[in-house]
Formats: sequence, structure tokens, C-alpha cells
Amino acid sequence: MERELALEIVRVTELAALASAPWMGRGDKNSADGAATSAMRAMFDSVSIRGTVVIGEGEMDEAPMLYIGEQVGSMNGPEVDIAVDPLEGTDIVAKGLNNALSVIAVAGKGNLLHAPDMYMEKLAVGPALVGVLSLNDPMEITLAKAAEVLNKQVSDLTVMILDRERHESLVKTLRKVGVRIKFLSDGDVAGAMAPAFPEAGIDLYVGSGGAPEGVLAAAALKCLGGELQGRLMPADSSEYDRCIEMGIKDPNKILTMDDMVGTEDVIFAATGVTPGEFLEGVRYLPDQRAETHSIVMRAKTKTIRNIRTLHYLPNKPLLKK
Ligand SMILES: O=P(O)(O)OC[C@H]1O[C@](O)(COP(=O)(O)O)[C@@H](O)[C@@H]1O
Repeated sequence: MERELALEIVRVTELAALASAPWMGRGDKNSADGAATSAMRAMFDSVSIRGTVVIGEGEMDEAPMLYIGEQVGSMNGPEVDIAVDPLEGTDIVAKGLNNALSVIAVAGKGNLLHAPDMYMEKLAVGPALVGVLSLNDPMEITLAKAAEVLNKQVSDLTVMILDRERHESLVKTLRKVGVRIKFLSDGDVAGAMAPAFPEAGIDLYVGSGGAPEGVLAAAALKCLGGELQGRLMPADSSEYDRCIEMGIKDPNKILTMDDMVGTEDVIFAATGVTPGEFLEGVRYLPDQRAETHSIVMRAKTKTIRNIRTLHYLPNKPLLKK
């Protein structure tokens, strides 16, 4: 993929973020998601790719646009797989909380795992802990290994996790060993990326969240030099069969970075909708301007671009649709 594509992709996440931001704090997550999805879909038409959505808003019969299998792009560029979450953290925006993003990953065709819509157990780390930990280890061992490599006391580690009842026993263990816990209300793409940003102050991301979000985070961590290990959590035999149908031969195995993103030729872009650990949210300014903060990266070069853009809203015809 040409490197210029990175800048085309970030224009798409910017527009989706601008479209959903007006819904911040209005208690209406569906409208926030719908606005982001329509804007993202419209903007894709100008991107020079022949893209197939492999992670999207749902199956063809569930989602009007950006459904799995939908072709996007201007159809005159490279053939690519696309993973999107036009609004990652729909409830976050509805409630005016932190860490909502608009996200896209693009990789050469056939290189992104077609993750079924179910939970995935996750363990994500930044560059210093790559190759050190295993999702198979008990949490106490994981934390002891992490502390040793980071040259910290276990009690000085900070672990991020979604605030969910299903994490009760994991949280008990974390409390017992005495780490600091930072709970997320939602938004585990941002959560899993956080350990790769020193300024976020997060050493590990643990717990379960959406499997599609796991693949998006793995694409980001490939660019950031971090690591995510995942394990699908089929809740019943039909979810198990769904994994097999989607080409995952052993649904119980640990999914490595290469299982989820099988290439270095991957681009990841995210724009903040509400403020978070490493991105600012959309800010409205005088004179009909709004500022977005995005990150766009390529795994091949590991360049990380932070892009702050001042938009003039009357000149955004796609936002008015
Ligand atoms: O809320 P659950 O069922 O624990 O699911 C966790 C998933 O939901 C999210 O928090 C938010 O997802 P949505 O944006 O689709 O609402 C994801 O980041 C996470 O992977």
C-alpha cells in the first residue's frame, strides 16, 4: 500500500468523529453511531482502494452500511481488507464520558482476522513487554513477570480493565496482589492501545471485550510496537460453530499478533471523539471551526503521526447528510 493512503484514511476517521461528536452527552447512542457510520461510509468513496469490509457494523442483513463483505473505496487502488469501528464507544458518547474513538485499520487483502462478534480474552502490553507474557499464565505470574522486566514492584504496576461484573474474580486477584487498577466504562480499543503510550501510565490491559475490537487493537499495536494476545470466548456451541465457519480452526487457541494481523503492511488511524488516554476529543472553536486529534501509523515504518486538524465546518458537505 502506498504511504499516501495513511492520510486518506485519517480524513475518514476525522469525518466520522466530527459527525458523531454533536451527539456527545445526548443519551442517544444509536444516533451517535449512525452519524459516524454514514459519514465514514460516504468518505470512503473518495479513498483510492478496492476495499472489503472484514470487520464492520455487522452482517449484511443487520447493518445498512459498512457491513461485513461490503466493497468500499473508489475501486481504483490496491485490494485491501478494512476493519472499521466508526464509533468505538457508543455509550461513552451518549453519556459524555472518555475514550470514544473513530477507528480504521487497512491491510493487504486476506491479512486481517475475520473476528466473530463475541468476547475475546485480551492481554495487551507496550514495547517493553513484547514476548515476555502469556495469556496462559495465571494473573499473579503475569504481573510478577511484568514487574520484573519493567523493574518495578508489582504494587507499582497500573492495570487497565473494563468495569464489568464478569471481571469480578479477575479484579479480586488484581486487588489481592495490590496493583493499581484503572477501570474503563467502555472502549477497549483505546484501553488495549494505552500500554503502548508511556504518557498514559498503563502497564497492562487485561480482561475480555469484543473480538472485533481485539483485531483493531492488534493492528494498532503492530504499528506501535506493542503486543496483544487474544483468545476467543465462544459462549455456546453456536458461537463455537460460528468461529469454525469463519475459518478459525481452533477457537480455543491463543491468537497471536500475526494470527490477527498477518502482515506488516497495515495502516491504522483513529480520531478521538471524546478525550482519552492519548487522543483529545473533538473541540468546537469560534468561527464555525472544530479541532480533531488523530493518530495515524504504518506498521512497516512504525512512524506515528499525531495530527491536529482545524476544520471549517461549513465546508464539510458530507457532514450535512
Ligand atoms: O459492553 P460489553 O458487552 O462488555 O462489550 C465490550 C465492548 O463494548 C465496548 O466497550 C463498546 O462497544 P460499542 O461502541 O459497540 O458500544 C467495546 O470497546 C468493547 O470491546
